[in-house]
Amino acid sequence: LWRWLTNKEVRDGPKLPPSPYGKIPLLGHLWRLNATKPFATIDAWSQQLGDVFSIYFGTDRVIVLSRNRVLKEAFLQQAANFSGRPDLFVHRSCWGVGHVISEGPVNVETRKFLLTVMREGGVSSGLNAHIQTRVDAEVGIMLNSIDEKLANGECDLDIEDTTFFVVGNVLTSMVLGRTYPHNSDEFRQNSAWLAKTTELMHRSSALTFLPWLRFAPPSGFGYWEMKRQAKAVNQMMTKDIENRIRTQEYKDVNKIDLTSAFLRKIDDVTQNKGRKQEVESKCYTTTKLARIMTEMFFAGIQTECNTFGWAFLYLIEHPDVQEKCRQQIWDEMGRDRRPQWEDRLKIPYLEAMVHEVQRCANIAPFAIFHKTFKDTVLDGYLVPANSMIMMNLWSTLRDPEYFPCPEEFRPERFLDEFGAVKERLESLLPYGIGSRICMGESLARIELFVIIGALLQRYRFYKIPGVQYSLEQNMELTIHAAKYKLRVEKL
Ligand code: HEM
Repeated sequence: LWRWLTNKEVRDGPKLPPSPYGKIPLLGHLWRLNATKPFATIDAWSQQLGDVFSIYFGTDRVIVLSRNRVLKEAFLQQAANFSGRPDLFVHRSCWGVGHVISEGPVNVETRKFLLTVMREGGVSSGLNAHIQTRVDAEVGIMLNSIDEKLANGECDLDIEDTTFFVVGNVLTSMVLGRTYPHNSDEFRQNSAWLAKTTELMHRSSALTFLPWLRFAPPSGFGYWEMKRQAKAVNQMMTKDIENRIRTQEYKDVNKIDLTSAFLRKIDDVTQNKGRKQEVESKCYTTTKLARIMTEMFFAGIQTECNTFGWAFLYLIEHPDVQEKCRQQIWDEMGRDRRPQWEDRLKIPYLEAMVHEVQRCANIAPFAIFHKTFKDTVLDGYLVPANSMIMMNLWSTLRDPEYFPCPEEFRPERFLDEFGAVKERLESLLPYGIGSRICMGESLARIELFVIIGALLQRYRFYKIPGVQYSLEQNMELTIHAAKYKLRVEKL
């Protein structure tokens, strides 16, 4: 009682996290965000207000969480409470609720199922013969096509385009159980819809908080075009599903692709209706499957190709790092045996370099918004139920406590005194953390390692003389490097 009488904080309970100045009606703090570098504004606020603060995007309060300690407390220790997703208007109204914005028991069930299938398909278990073979085959095709270009006198390469075919085909094989010839029209069309969708999603991002802007002339920030695009993509996926149902080929249990496995699961759930819980009948529908198929392509391809773009930009900016990676590969593997994922202990410098690229490029600086289910206290502040939560990965991956001189590109920071990759990579969280962590993390890590390793083993990459390159980071849905080409020399 004495404490209650004398201590205002005990009397009033925990307070909401502090906010920066400049909140105005309708827009909240949105007008204060740097348009191309919102992460810089968020970083400045987190330095000023601490690791937990709140801002208003339109009329929505968003609680921003920064740095390792707070992210762990929220997303590991209070994982269940912080695992919701808010109702993201653009995503829901254009693409529908697939997996990414689902939450609660439906999300838990679908995630478990998808990860199991992906493990069987090899994605999440780290290493699996099936996926390794697929990646290896695609890398071989990529290298041959670069050799062919070089033989024809084409020595300047767009690395994102080049890696798109590998990443795209591995994902197509995992999701649909087939691959495309690298230069096929269908593949090119898919590349075009992905690029267009990325651009439209970026253009319409403010609509998440200000949905009425969709009526703004001339094009409603691209909203209506995106709705049309989403409908077309959905029809494409639905047609694929219908074809499979017509031919019944998905019933073959040897087909381990995600779509076939999901259709078999739908059959199971339908046959066992009555006995099965409500959750399962909500998870396993063809509508949901079509959305999940789209989400997988969208979440997987752009993020990885973007990372390849950054990796080679850093490598031509830091030829010494490129040389060191190559030398270690040559010393350990020779010039012909391509580095595989299981070789990473022998060539730790390559793995450290990939970590450093992901840390510096920081392509998903705010991850995907989360939501709390119930009131809680975090770092002494009240976080109410249904709060929108922003994971500030930007400041976390640049935290000088874990990454001294964070602006420097220095793969050595991840190596111990014996030259091995450090065991605990605290605060390196490019894929997020907790129960909604990226589902493609293992696949992405394997591909980044194997593809960059194969390219460095066979070629040297340079700046094209006279061309200006820039490491400037701008937000284009993810943080994307300005488009560039580099010069390639076969070794
Ligand atoms: C360099 C590559 C990648 C990066 C940096 C990346 C990063 C992320 C991040 C930060 C999240 C949000 C996590 C959260 O909200 O807590 C996420 C979610 C997700 N990612 Fe990735 N990702 C990459 C590649 C992939 C790939 C290859 C796939 C597909 C196989 C994929 C599928 C997903 C899915 C499905 C989610 C949503 C998970 C959920 O809501 O439960 N990602 N990713």
